[in-house]
Amino acid sequence: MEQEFKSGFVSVVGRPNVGKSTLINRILGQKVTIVSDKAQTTRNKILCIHTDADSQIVFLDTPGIHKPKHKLGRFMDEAAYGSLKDIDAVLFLVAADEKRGPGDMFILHKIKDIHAPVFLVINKIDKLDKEKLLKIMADYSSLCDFAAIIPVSALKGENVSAVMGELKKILPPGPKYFPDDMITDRPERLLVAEIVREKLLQLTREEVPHALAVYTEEMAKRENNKVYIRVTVYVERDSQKRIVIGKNGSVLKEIGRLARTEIERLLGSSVFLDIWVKVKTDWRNKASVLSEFGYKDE
Ligand SMILES: Nc1nc2c(ncn2[C@@H]2O[C@H](COP(=O)(O)OP(=O)(O)OP(=O)(O)O)[C@@H](O)[C@H]2O)c(=O)[nH]1
Repeated sequence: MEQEFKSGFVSVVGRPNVGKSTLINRILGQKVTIVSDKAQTTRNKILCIHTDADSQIVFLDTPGIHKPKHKLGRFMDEAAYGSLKDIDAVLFLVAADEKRGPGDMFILHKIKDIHAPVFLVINKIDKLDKEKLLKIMADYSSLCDFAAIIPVSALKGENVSAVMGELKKILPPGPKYFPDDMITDRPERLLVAEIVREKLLQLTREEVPHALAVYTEEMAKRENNKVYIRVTVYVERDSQKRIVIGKNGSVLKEIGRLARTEIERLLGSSVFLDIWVKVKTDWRNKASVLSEFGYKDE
């Protein structure tokens, strides 16, 4: 009998510098640095999506779980705590070479009452010997009833598969929320479209009105760690299309070159950027539909 597909949302929490990004990159098996929203939001943000034959795990960053520095921070923090309610598991990361501090205790306090299983991931075990590690494990297990304690070295890739193994054990049966090859979420798609739009306006100057729409239609992981991105530029008239494409495609080529460089910096991986220009007089209608999903072009 075929195994039931499992899926779920996993929140990754921990003090700064414990190695969250390194672990996420290791799990994905490639370098995908997800855009960090500089403005602190109260909602969960997708760090990465890991899909294989029988499961899909969406790893989330939960802003504000760390110790608030001011009043507004406290408010944000409460909202973030609320957003932890719907998740399926928590990965609480600590660094083996750092003493347990108030920051860790603060997080522990926050996650204690969560109904989902909490896994303690002790990272950077390459930095210390086994005896010290056992002490850390004993210390933490006296504080909280963890579903499991998993020592790893995210940097070296040691035991990272155990994290996946533990998560798969507790994942509920569920749908594939995102397409197989999707590695990022909407905000990145929006940023990519914005970058293309910006270069386009820069190079065509006043010749093409601002009434154009740019959508990221596809963003997918391909061989050689390349990210394939297909963007469509909708213009309203043939004459505008000709301007955007330029003589022998020269303008579009330059737009692509400039945008690609910037997108590669954004994603931290090399990118194949495919830009299509289409004339669509009713793109405004499409825009209103898409905006419901957050695919706004401004
Ligand atoms: N020795 C060792 N170093 C590690 C390991 N994992 C991460 N590091 C290092 O620790 C530092 C912080 O790692 P990040 O992955 O950026 O940490 P982070 O938790 O995402 O940090 P913030 O973005 O500040 O929250 C980097 O210099 C990593 O190379 C590990 O397993 N062993």
